[in-house]
Amino acid sequence: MALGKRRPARSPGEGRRGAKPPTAEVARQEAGEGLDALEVLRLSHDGRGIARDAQGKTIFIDRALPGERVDVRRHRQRRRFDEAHPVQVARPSAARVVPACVHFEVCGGCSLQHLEISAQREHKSGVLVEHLHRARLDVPAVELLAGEAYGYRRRARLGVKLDGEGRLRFGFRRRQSERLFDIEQCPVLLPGLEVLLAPLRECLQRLEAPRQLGHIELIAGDDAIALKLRQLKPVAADESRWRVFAEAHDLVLIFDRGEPSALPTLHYRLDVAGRSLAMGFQPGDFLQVNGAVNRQLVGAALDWLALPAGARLLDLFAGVGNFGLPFAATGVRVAAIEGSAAMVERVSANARTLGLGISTRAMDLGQAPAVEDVDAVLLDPPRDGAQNVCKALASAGPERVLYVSCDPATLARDAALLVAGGYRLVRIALVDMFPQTPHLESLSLFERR
Ligand SMILES: C[S@@+](CC[C@H](N)C(=O)[O-])C[C@H]1O[C@@H](n2cnc3c(N)ncnc32)[C@H](O)[C@@H]1O
Repeated sequence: MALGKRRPARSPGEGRRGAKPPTAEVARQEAGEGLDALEVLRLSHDGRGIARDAQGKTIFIDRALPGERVDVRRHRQRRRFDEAHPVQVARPSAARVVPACVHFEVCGGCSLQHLEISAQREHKSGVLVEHLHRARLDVPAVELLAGEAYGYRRRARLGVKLDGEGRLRFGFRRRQSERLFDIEQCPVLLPGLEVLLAPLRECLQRLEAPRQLGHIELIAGDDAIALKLRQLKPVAADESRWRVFAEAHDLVLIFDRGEPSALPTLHYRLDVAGRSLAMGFQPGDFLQVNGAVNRQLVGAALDWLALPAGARLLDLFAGVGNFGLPFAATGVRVAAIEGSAAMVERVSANARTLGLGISTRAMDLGQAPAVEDVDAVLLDPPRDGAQNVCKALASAGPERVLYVSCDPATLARDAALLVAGGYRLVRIALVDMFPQTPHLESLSLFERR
Protein backbone atom coordinates (compact mmCIF):
# COMPACT_ATOMS: atom_id res chain seq x y z
CA MET A 1 0.00 0.00 0.00
CA ALA A 2 1.78 3.15 -1.16
CA LEU A 3 1.18 6.27 0.86
CA GLY A 4 1.47 9.93 -0.07
CA LYS A 5 4.89 11.33 0.53
CA ARG A 6 5.37 13.62 3.42
CA ARG A 7 8.10 16.17 3.11
CA PRO A 8 10.95 15.83 5.54
CA ALA A 9 11.25 18.73 8.03
CA ARG A 10 12.43 21.77 6.08
CA SER A 11 15.99 22.82 6.60
CA PRO A 12 16.61 26.57 6.89
CA GLY A 13 16.46 28.17 3.45
CA GLU A 14 14.85 25.15 1.76
CA GLY A 15 11.78 26.01 -0.29
CA ARG A 16 12.57 29.71 -0.35
CA ARG A 17 13.55 31.72 -3.38
CA GLY A 18 17.22 31.22 -4.18
CA ALA A 19 17.35 27.77 -2.54
CA LYS A 20 20.31 25.65 -3.56
CA PRO A 21 19.79 23.02 -6.31
CA PRO A 22 19.14 19.43 -5.07
CA THR A 23 22.13 17.94 -3.31
CA ALA A 24 23.43 14.37 -3.79
CA GLU A 25 21.51 13.41 -0.61
CA VAL A 26 18.18 14.69 -2.01
CA ALA A 27 18.79 12.88 -5.30
CA ARG A 28 19.55 9.66 -3.40
CA GLN A 29 16.33 9.96 -1.35
CA GLU A 30 14.26 10.63 -4.44
CA ALA A 31 15.64 7.48 -6.03
CA GLY A 32 14.06 5.56 -3.11
CA GLU A 33 17.28 5.06 -1.19
CA GLY A 34 17.56 5.78 2.49
CA LEU A 35 14.41 3.85 3.41
CA ASP A 36 14.26 1.51 6.42
CA ALA A 37 12.01 -1.55 6.45
CA LEU A 38 10.62 -1.76 10.00
CA GLU A 39 8.19 -3.89 12.01
CA VAL A 40 5.81 -1.78 14.07
CA LEU A 41 5.68 -3.10 17.62
CA ARG A 42 3.00 -0.96 19.26
CA LEU A 43 1.24 2.40 19.30
CA SER A 44 2.57 5.31 21.34
CA HIS A 45 0.15 7.20 23.58
CA ASP A 46 -0.07 9.91 20.92
CA GLY A 47 -1.03 7.35 18.26
CA ARG A 48 2.26 6.84 16.36
CA GLY A 49 3.71 3.44 15.52
CA ILE A 50 6.79 2.47 17.54
CA ALA A 51 9.56 0.37 15.97
CA ARG A 52 13.25 -0.31 16.58
CA ASP A 53 15.92 -0.11 13.91
CA ALA A 54 18.82 -2.56 13.49
CA GLN A 55 20.83 -0.62 16.10
CA GLY A 56 17.95 -0.84 18.61
CA LYS A 57 17.09 2.86 18.33
CA THR A 58 13.41 3.73 18.85
CA ILE A 59 11.61 5.12 15.81
CA PHE A 60 8.22 6.85 16.06
CA ILE A 61 6.37 6.43 12.78
CA ASP A 62 3.39 8.59 11.77
CA ARG A 63 0.32 6.73 10.53
CA ALA A 64 1.73 3.23 11.18
CA LEU A 65 -0.01 0.48 13.13
CA PRO A 66 1.13 -2.41 15.33
CA GLY A 67 1.93 -5.57 13.37
CA GLU A 68 2.62 -3.65 10.16
CA ARG A 69 5.77 -3.86 8.10
CA VAL A 70 6.52 -0.41 6.74
CA ASP A 71 9.19 1.22 4.58
CA VAL A 72 9.90 4.52 6.28
CA ARG A 73 11.90 7.63 5.75
CA ARG A 74 13.29 9.40 8.79
CA HIS A 75 12.46 13.09 8.86
CA ARG A 76 13.91 13.98 12.25
CA GLN A 77 16.84 12.46 14.08
CA ARG A 78 17.30 12.91 17.78
CA ARG A 79 19.72 11.48 20.31
CA ARG A 80 17.38 8.89 21.87
CA PHE A 81 14.83 8.36 19.10
CA ASP A 82 14.08 9.24 15.48
CA GLU A 83 10.83 10.26 13.84
CA ALA A 84 9.77 8.84 10.50
CA HIS A 85 6.88 8.59 8.06
CA PRO A 86 5.90 5.59 5.95
CA VAL A 87 6.55 5.70 2.23
CA GLN A 88 4.93 2.30 1.77
CA VAL A 89 3.06 -0.13 4.01
CA ALA A 90 4.39 -3.48 2.83
CA ARG A 91 2.19 -5.51 5.19
CA PRO A 92 -0.89 -3.61 6.45
CA SER A 93 -2.63 -4.36 9.75
CA ALA A 94 -6.11 -5.94 9.63
CA ALA A 95 -7.22 -2.96 11.74
CA ARG A 96 -6.15 -0.42 9.08
CA VAL A 97 -9.01 1.47 7.43
CA VAL A 98 -9.20 4.20 4.83
CA PRO A 99 -9.39 7.55 6.66
CA ALA A 100 -12.68 9.36 6.07
CA CYS A 101 -11.02 12.74 5.72
CA VAL A 102 -9.06 13.90 2.66
CA HIS A 103 -6.84 16.00 4.96
CA PHE A 104 -5.76 13.09 7.17
CA GLU A 105 -2.12 13.20 6.13
CA VAL A 106 -1.64 16.90 6.73
CA CYS A 107 -4.10 17.85 9.47
CA GLY A 108 -2.84 18.15 13.03
CA GLY A 109 -6.27 17.15 14.34
CA CYS A 110 -7.18 13.46 14.02
CA SER A 111 -4.15 11.19 13.95
CA LEU A 112 -5.99 7.86 14.44
CA GLN A 113 -8.34 7.88 11.44
CA HIS A 114 -6.42 5.02 9.81
CA LEU A 115 -7.27 2.73 12.76
CA GLU A 116 -10.63 1.00 12.94
CA ILE A 117 -12.82 2.57 15.66
CA SER A 118 -13.05 -0.44 18.02
CA ALA A 119 -9.26 -0.82 17.85
CA GLN A 120 -8.93 2.90 18.67
CA ARG A 121 -11.02 2.32 21.78
CA GLU A 122 -9.04 -0.77 22.75
CA HIS A 123 -5.84 1.26 22.39
CA LYS A 124 -7.22 4.09 24.56
CA SER A 125 -8.38 1.62 27.24
CA GLY A 126 -4.87 0.18 27.19
CA VAL A 127 -3.33 3.64 27.63
CA LEU A 128 -5.65 4.37 30.56
CA VAL A 129 -4.83 1.06 32.29
CA GLU A 130 -1.10 1.46 31.61
CA HIS A 131 -1.02 4.86 33.35
CA LEU A 132 -2.91 3.49 36.36
CA HIS A 133 -0.72 0.37 36.57
CA ARG A 134 2.39 2.54 36.47
CA ALA A 135 1.01 4.27 39.56
CA ARG A 136 0.69 0.75 41.10
CA LEU A 137 -3.11 0.79 41.21
CA ASP A 138 -5.49 -2.14 40.89
CA VAL A 139 -7.78 -1.49 37.95
CA PRO A 140 -11.22 -3.11 37.49
CA ALA A 141 -12.46 -4.08 33.99
CA VAL A 142 -12.71 -0.93 31.89
CA GLU A 143 -16.26 -0.10 30.71
CA LEU A 144 -16.95 1.97 27.61
CA LEU A 145 -19.07 5.06 26.99
CA ALA A 146 -19.01 5.90 23.30
CA GLY A 147 -21.05 7.34 20.45
CA GLU A 148 -20.62 7.90 16.71
CA ALA A 149 -17.14 7.63 15.21
CA TYR A 150 -17.62 10.80 13.11
CA GLY A 151 -19.89 13.85 13.03
CA TYR A 152 -19.70 14.59 16.75
CA ARG A 153 -17.75 17.82 17.39
CA ARG A 154 -19.97 20.73 18.32
CA ARG A 155 -17.24 23.35 18.49
CA ALA A 156 -14.33 24.23 16.19
CA ARG A 157 -11.87 27.08 15.88
CA LEU A 158 -10.57 27.70 12.35
CA GLY A 159 -7.63 29.91 11.49
CA VAL A 160 -7.68 32.63 8.81
CA LYS A 161 -4.41 33.95 7.33
CA LEU A 162 -3.03 35.46 4.19
CA ASP A 163 0.15 33.68 3.10
CA GLY A 164 3.32 35.31 1.72
CA GLU A 165 1.74 35.57 -1.75
CA GLY A 166 -1.46 37.11 -0.37
CA ARG A 167 -3.49 33.90 -0.82
CA LEU A 168 -6.16 33.23 1.77
CA ARG A 169 -5.64 30.22 4.04
CA PHE A 170 -8.66 29.02 5.99
CA GLY A 171 -8.44 25.87 8.07
CA PHE A 172 -6.58 24.05 10.82
CA ARG A 173 -2.88 23.79 11.58
CA ARG A 174 -0.74 21.25 9.80
CA ARG A 175 0.73 18.40 11.84
CA GLN A 176 3.60 19.60 14.02
CA SER A 177 3.47 23.05 12.49
CA GLU A 178 2.01 26.49 13.03
CA ARG A 179 1.08 26.76 9.35
CA LEU A 180 -2.55 26.50 8.23
CA PHE A 181 -3.76 24.27 5.44
CA ASP A 182 -6.93 24.94 3.44
CA ILE A 183 -9.81 22.89 4.71
CA GLU A 184 -12.46 21.39 2.44
CA GLN A 185 -14.09 19.00 4.85
CA CYS A 186 -13.93 17.95 8.50
CA PRO A 187 -15.96 14.79 9.03
CA VAL A 188 -15.58 14.84 12.81
CA LEU A 189 -17.63 18.05 12.94
CA LEU A 190 -21.39 17.88 13.45
CA PRO A 191 -22.85 17.83 9.91
CA GLY A 192 -24.57 21.18 10.62
CA LEU A 193 -21.13 22.75 11.16
CA GLU A 194 -19.31 20.92 8.37
CA VAL A 195 -21.69 22.22 5.69
CA LEU A 196 -20.71 25.76 6.63
CA LEU A 197 -17.05 25.34 5.63
CA ALA A 198 -17.45 25.96 1.88
CA PRO A 199 -19.79 28.98 2.22
CA LEU A 200 -17.51 30.43 4.90
CA ARG A 201 -14.55 30.20 2.51
CA GLU A 202 -16.57 31.96 -0.20
CA CYS A 203 -17.51 34.71 2.22
CA LEU A 204 -13.89 35.09 3.35
CA GLN A 205 -12.79 35.46 -0.26
CA ARG A 206 -15.14 38.41 -0.72
CA LEU A 207 -13.88 40.31 2.34
CA GLU A 208 -12.24 43.67 1.93
CA ALA A 209 -9.79 43.18 4.81
CA PRO A 210 -9.37 39.49 5.66
CA ARG A 211 -6.13 40.40 7.48
CA GLN A 212 -8.27 41.97 10.20
CA LEU A 213 -9.79 38.59 11.00
CA GLY A 214 -7.91 36.45 13.55
CA HIS A 215 -9.91 33.26 13.60
CA ILE A 216 -13.43 31.91 13.29
CA GLU A 217 -15.23 29.80 15.84
CA LEU A 218 -18.28 27.65 15.21
CA ILE A 219 -20.28 26.58 18.24
CA ALA A 220 -23.41 24.46 18.04
CA GLY A 221 -26.05 24.49 20.73
CA ASP A 222 -29.09 22.23 20.36
CA ASP A 223 -31.13 25.36 19.58
CA ALA A 224 -28.79 27.48 17.44
CA ILE A 225 -25.35 27.72 15.87
CA ALA A 226 -23.07 30.63 16.71
CA LEU A 227 -20.44 32.08 14.39
CA LYS A 228 -17.84 33.97 16.41
CA LEU A 229 -15.37 36.15 14.53
CA ARG A 230 -12.18 37.36 16.13
CA GLN A 231 -12.04 40.79 14.57
CA LEU A 232 -8.68 42.51 15.05
CA LYS A 233 -10.00 45.87 13.76
CA PRO A 234 -13.58 46.71 12.82
CA VAL A 235 -14.16 46.92 9.05
CA ALA A 236 -17.68 48.23 8.39
CA ALA A 237 -18.10 46.79 4.87
CA ASP A 238 -16.97 43.33 6.01
CA GLU A 239 -19.19 43.42 9.07
CA SER A 240 -22.23 43.97 6.89
CA ARG A 241 -21.13 41.07 4.63
CA TRP A 242 -21.01 38.85 7.72
CA ARG A 243 -24.46 40.02 8.79
CA VAL A 244 -25.88 38.99 5.42
CA PHE A 245 -24.02 35.66 5.66
CA ALA A 246 -25.29 34.95 9.17
CA GLU A 247 -28.86 35.71 8.19
CA ALA A 248 -28.66 33.48 5.10
CA HIS A 249 -27.35 30.55 7.17
CA ASP A 250 -29.46 31.21 10.26
CA LEU A 251 -26.45 31.77 12.53
CA VAL A 252 -26.05 33.79 15.70
CA LEU A 253 -23.29 36.24 14.79
CA ILE A 254 -20.76 37.42 17.36
CA PHE A 255 -17.98 39.92 16.68
CA ASP A 256 -15.25 39.29 19.23
CA ARG A 257 -13.20 42.49 19.41
CA GLY A 258 -11.10 41.33 22.34
CA GLU A 259 -13.10 43.32 24.89
CA PRO A 260 -15.99 42.29 27.14
CA SER A 261 -19.33 42.45 25.38
CA ALA A 262 -22.81 41.03 25.84
CA LEU A 263 -22.91 37.49 24.46
CA PRO A 264 -25.88 35.39 23.46
CA THR A 265 -26.78 32.28 25.45
CA LEU A 266 -27.10 28.97 23.60
CA HIS A 267 -28.50 25.77 25.09
CA TYR A 268 -27.87 22.03 25.06
CA ARG A 269 -30.33 19.55 26.48
CA LEU A 270 -29.93 16.81 29.08
CA ASP A 271 -32.75 14.39 29.87
CA VAL A 272 -32.88 13.71 33.60
CA ALA A 273 -35.59 12.33 35.86
CA GLY A 274 -38.30 12.72 33.22
CA ARG A 275 -37.31 16.34 32.47
CA SER A 276 -35.44 17.85 29.55
CA LEU A 277 -33.03 20.35 31.10
CA ALA A 278 -32.03 23.25 28.83
CA MET A 279 -28.46 24.04 29.89
CA GLY A 280 -27.52 27.61 29.01
CA PHE A 281 -23.93 28.40 28.02
CA GLN A 282 -22.16 31.28 26.32
CA PRO A 283 -19.59 30.99 23.53
CA GLY A 284 -16.61 31.58 25.88
CA ASP A 285 -17.70 28.91 28.39
CA PHE A 286 -16.31 25.40 28.68
CA LEU A 287 -18.46 23.00 26.68
CA GLN A 288 -18.04 19.21 26.51
CA VAL A 289 -17.27 18.90 22.81
CA ASN A 290 -19.24 15.73 22.08
CA GLY A 291 -22.90 16.25 22.99
CA ALA A 292 -24.02 12.62 22.57
CA VAL A 293 -21.16 11.22 24.67
CA ASN A 294 -21.66 13.98 27.25
CA ARG A 295 -25.28 12.80 27.69
CA GLN A 296 -23.96 9.29 28.38
CA LEU A 297 -21.31 10.65 30.74
CA VAL A 298 -23.84 12.62 32.79
CA GLY A 299 -26.17 9.57 32.82
CA ALA A 300 -23.33 7.35 34.08
CA ALA A 301 -22.40 9.87 36.80
CA LEU A 302 -26.01 9.82 38.05
CA ASP A 303 -26.15 5.99 37.89
CA TRP A 304 -22.78 5.27 39.45
CA LEU A 305 -23.27 7.60 42.42
CA ALA A 306 -27.02 6.79 42.68
CA LEU A 307 -27.45 9.46 45.35
CA PRO A 308 -30.88 9.58 47.03
CA ALA A 309 -32.86 12.83 47.21
CA GLY A 310 -31.52 14.96 50.05
CA ALA A 311 -27.93 13.58 49.79
CA ARG A 312 -25.17 16.21 49.57
CA LEU A 313 -22.85 16.43 46.56
CA LEU A 314 -19.85 18.70 46.08
CA ASP A 315 -19.44 19.39 42.34
CA LEU A 316 -15.88 20.65 41.70
CA PHE A 317 -14.78 22.29 38.42
CA ALA A 318 -18.50 22.67 37.78
CA GLY A 319 -18.45 24.61 34.47
CA VAL A 320 -21.99 25.74 33.67
CA GLY A 321 -23.44 22.99 35.90
CA ASN A 322 -23.17 20.08 33.44
CA PHE A 323 -23.19 17.56 36.32
CA GLY A 324 -24.43 19.61 39.28
CA LEU A 325 -27.75 20.65 37.71
CA PRO A 326 -28.76 17.10 36.67
CA PHE A 327 -28.02 15.89 40.23
CA ALA A 328 -30.06 18.80 41.62
CA ALA A 329 -32.92 17.73 39.31
CA THR A 330 -32.99 14.38 41.14
CA GLY A 331 -33.33 16.12 44.52
CA VAL A 332 -29.64 15.99 45.53
CA ARG A 333 -28.35 19.03 47.45
CA VAL A 334 -25.52 20.30 45.29
CA ALA A 335 -22.74 22.77 46.11
CA ALA A 336 -20.95 23.73 42.88
CA ILE A 337 -17.47 25.29 42.79
CA GLU A 338 -15.90 26.68 39.63
CA GLY A 339 -12.94 28.98 38.96
CA SER A 340 -14.52 31.19 36.31
CA ALA A 341 -16.85 33.79 37.80
CA ALA A 342 -18.71 34.00 34.48
CA MET A 343 -19.50 30.28 34.55
CA VAL A 344 -20.54 30.45 38.21
CA GLU A 345 -23.05 33.09 37.11
CA ARG A 346 -24.21 30.72 34.39
CA VAL A 347 -24.77 27.86 36.89
CA SER A 348 -26.88 30.18 39.03
CA ALA A 349 -28.82 31.51 36.03
CA ASN A 350 -29.44 27.95 34.79
CA ALA A 351 -30.60 26.87 38.25
CA ARG A 352 -33.02 29.82 38.44
CA THR A 353 -34.44 29.16 34.97
CA LEU A 354 -34.84 25.45 35.70
CA GLY A 355 -36.29 26.07 39.16
CA LEU A 356 -33.49 24.10 40.86
CA GLY A 357 -31.79 24.89 44.14
CA ILE A 358 -27.99 24.75 44.01
CA SER A 359 -25.35 26.65 45.93
CA THR A 360 -22.49 28.13 43.90
CA ARG A 361 -19.09 29.57 44.64
CA ALA A 362 -16.21 30.94 42.57
CA MET A 363 -12.92 29.60 43.84
CA ASP A 364 -9.48 28.65 42.55
CA LEU A 365 -9.31 24.90 43.06
CA GLY A 366 -5.52 24.99 42.95
CA GLN A 367 -6.25 25.08 46.69
CA ALA A 368 -8.57 22.51 48.22
CA PRO A 369 -12.01 23.56 49.46
CA ALA A 370 -13.52 22.21 52.70
CA VAL A 371 -14.88 18.73 51.98
CA GLU A 372 -16.68 17.89 55.24
CA ASP A 373 -20.41 17.23 55.45
CA VAL A 374 -20.87 15.84 51.95
CA ASP A 375 -21.90 12.35 50.85
CA ALA A 376 -19.92 12.41 47.61
CA VAL A 377 -17.55 14.58 45.60
CA LEU A 378 -17.61 14.79 41.82
CA LEU A 379 -14.56 16.42 40.24
CA ASP A 380 -13.92 17.21 36.60
CA PRO A 381 -10.64 19.14 36.44
CA PRO A 382 -8.76 20.37 33.37
CA ARG A 383 -5.72 18.43 32.09
CA ASP A 384 -3.54 19.47 35.06
CA GLY A 385 -5.71 17.35 37.33
CA ALA A 386 -6.50 18.21 40.93
CA GLN A 387 -3.55 17.29 43.11
CA ASN A 388 -4.35 19.51 46.12
CA VAL A 389 -8.03 18.61 46.00
CA CYS A 390 -7.13 14.89 46.02
CA LYS A 391 -4.70 15.38 48.93
CA ALA A 392 -7.55 16.97 50.90
CA LEU A 393 -9.96 14.19 49.90
CA ALA A 394 -7.38 11.58 50.90
CA SER A 395 -7.24 12.96 54.44
CA ALA A 396 -10.91 13.85 54.99
CA GLY A 397 -12.96 12.87 51.94
CA PRO A 398 -16.46 11.37 51.88
CA GLU A 399 -17.42 7.73 51.16
CA ARG A 400 -17.37 8.22 47.41
CA VAL A 401 -15.46 10.27 44.86
CA LEU A 402 -16.30 10.35 41.15
CA TYR A 403 -13.42 11.62 39.03
CA VAL A 404 -13.99 12.75 35.41
CA SER A 405 -10.59 13.10 33.75
CA CYS A 406 -9.31 14.24 30.37
CA ASP A 407 -5.70 13.26 31.07
CA PRO A 408 -4.80 9.73 32.16
CA ALA A 409 -1.37 10.79 33.47
CA THR A 410 -2.72 13.32 35.98
CA LEU A 411 -5.60 10.96 36.79
CA ALA A 412 -3.08 8.24 37.74
CA ARG A 413 -1.11 10.69 39.92
CA ASP A 414 -4.30 11.87 41.70
CA ALA A 415 -5.77 8.35 41.96
CA ALA A 416 -2.60 7.20 43.74
CA LEU A 417 -3.16 9.97 46.34
CA LEU A 418 -6.75 8.83 46.86
CA VAL A 419 -5.75 5.18 47.20
CA ALA A 420 -2.97 6.06 49.65
CA GLY A 421 -5.66 7.89 51.66
CA GLY A 422 -7.87 4.79 51.94
CA TYR A 423 -9.94 4.79 48.73
CA ARG A 424 -10.29 1.91 46.29
CA LEU A 425 -10.93 2.30 42.57
CA VAL A 426 -14.15 0.31 42.14
CA ARG A 427 -15.37 1.26 38.65
CA ILE A 428 -13.82 2.87 35.59
CA ALA A 429 -14.95 3.70 32.05
CA LEU A 430 -13.19 4.92 28.97
CA VAL A 431 -15.27 7.83 27.67
CA ASP A 432 -14.58 8.13 23.95
CA MET A 433 -15.32 11.85 23.75
CA PHE A 434 -12.86 12.50 20.89
CA PRO A 435 -12.97 9.61 18.34
CA GLN A 436 -10.25 9.65 15.64
CA THR A 437 -7.86 11.48 18.00
CA PRO A 438 -5.63 9.98 20.67
CA HIS A 439 -7.28 12.12 23.39
CA LEU A 440 -9.23 10.21 25.96
CA GLU A 441 -11.65 11.01 28.74
CA SER A 442 -12.44 8.67 31.62
CA LEU A 443 -14.80 8.25 34.54
CA SER A 444 -13.55 6.64 37.78
CA LEU A 445 -15.43 5.83 40.95
CA PHE A 446 -13.48 5.62 44.21
CA GLU A 447 -14.95 4.28 47.45
CA ARG A 448 -13.52 4.34 50.95
CA ARG A 449 -12.38 0.88 51.98
C1 LIG B 1 -13.04 19.95 32.10
S1 LIG B 1 -13.94 21.40 32.46
C2 LIG B 1 -15.36 20.70 33.21
C3 LIG B 1 -16.55 21.59 33.33
C4 LIG B 1 -17.88 20.90 33.69
N1 LIG B 1 -17.73 19.95 34.75
C5 LIG B 1 -18.48 20.25 32.46
O1 LIG B 1 -18.65 19.01 32.47
O2 LIG B 1 -18.84 20.95 31.51
C6 LIG B 1 -13.00 22.04 33.75
C7 LIG B 1 -13.57 23.28 34.42
O3 LIG B 1 -12.66 23.66 35.47
C8 LIG B 1 -12.56 25.06 35.51
N2 LIG B 1 -11.23 25.34 36.10
C9 LIG B 1 -10.02 25.28 35.50
N3 LIG B 1 -9.05 25.57 36.36
C10 LIG B 1 -9.65 25.82 37.56
C11 LIG B 1 -9.18 26.17 38.84
N4 LIG B 1 -7.88 26.33 39.10
N5 LIG B 1 -10.07 26.34 39.83
C12 LIG B 1 -11.39 26.18 39.61
N6 LIG B 1 -11.90 25.84 38.40
C13 LIG B 1 -11.05 25.67 37.38
C14 LIG B 1 -12.71 25.50 34.07
O4 LIG B 1 -13.19 26.84 34.03
C15 LIG B 1 -13.72 24.49 33.54
O5 LIG B 1 -15.04 24.97 33.67
